[in-house]
Amino acid sequence: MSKTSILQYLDAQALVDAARSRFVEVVTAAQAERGSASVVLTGGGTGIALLEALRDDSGSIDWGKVDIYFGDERFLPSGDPERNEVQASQALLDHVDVHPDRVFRMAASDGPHGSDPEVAAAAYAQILHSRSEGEPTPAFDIHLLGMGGEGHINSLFPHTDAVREEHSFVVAVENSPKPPPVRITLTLPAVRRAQHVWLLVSGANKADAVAAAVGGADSDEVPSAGALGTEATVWFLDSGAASKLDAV
Ligand SMILES: O=C1O[C@H](COP(=O)(O)O)[C@@H](O)[C@H](O)[C@H]1O
Repeated sequence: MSKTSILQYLDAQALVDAARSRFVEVVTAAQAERGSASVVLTGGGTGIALLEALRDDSGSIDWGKVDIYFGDERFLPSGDPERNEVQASQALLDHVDVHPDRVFRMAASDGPHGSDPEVAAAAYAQILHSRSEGEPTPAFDIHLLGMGGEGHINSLFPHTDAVREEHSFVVAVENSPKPPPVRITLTLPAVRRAQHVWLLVSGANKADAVAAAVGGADSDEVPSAGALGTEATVWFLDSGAASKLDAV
């Protein structure tokens, strides 16, 4: 049975430090057990801050034996600084010994699949499937998630087809309320394939959505409420993000 934990920290830096230390534990344990680990990275302020912390100290992680996926991507030309993979590369991937064949980036809008995000989403779904021995996606060790003030995770926004998706594991989003409008995203069924789902949330502007999600909101209303790991779901919160939890 999956367990949900809510961890509260004084500030964003303490939250990131704690997540960094747990990330090292989970990834090194997976590598000791199976020889490799798989993680899904997120964009956003706190998610990228965690990658920067890992650049400074990633303990005994063997980065060459980590499969790296992305939870969502802004469908922009390659190299665009708004792309999550560009930010992740600058924060971490360019600085550690990842194996280039084990970093699975979502396509860019000027990439091999052309400017059609549906085609690029289908191509990413195919990559996930091809790495999964007959399953639709790997059983990721960790899926990292940031959360927007209205409760979005990955590029799954409230009251959209993408957040209601029950069958596809990767979809295109063409009208994101947060710019840029065109994106590719893993869906809730894909998030729920992960063993550990970690939501990294900082700031009082996100407190209402945190309280609603933790209180059991409908995922159509608050997408983060639908993010559950098969083993564990952990909310890493700073004091601002946790400030409305007493009302739950
Ligand atoms: O647009 C996005 O936003 C969310 C949350 O970002 P944050 O800066 O408010 O933490 C992020 O998780 C997602 O990957 C990204 O594409």
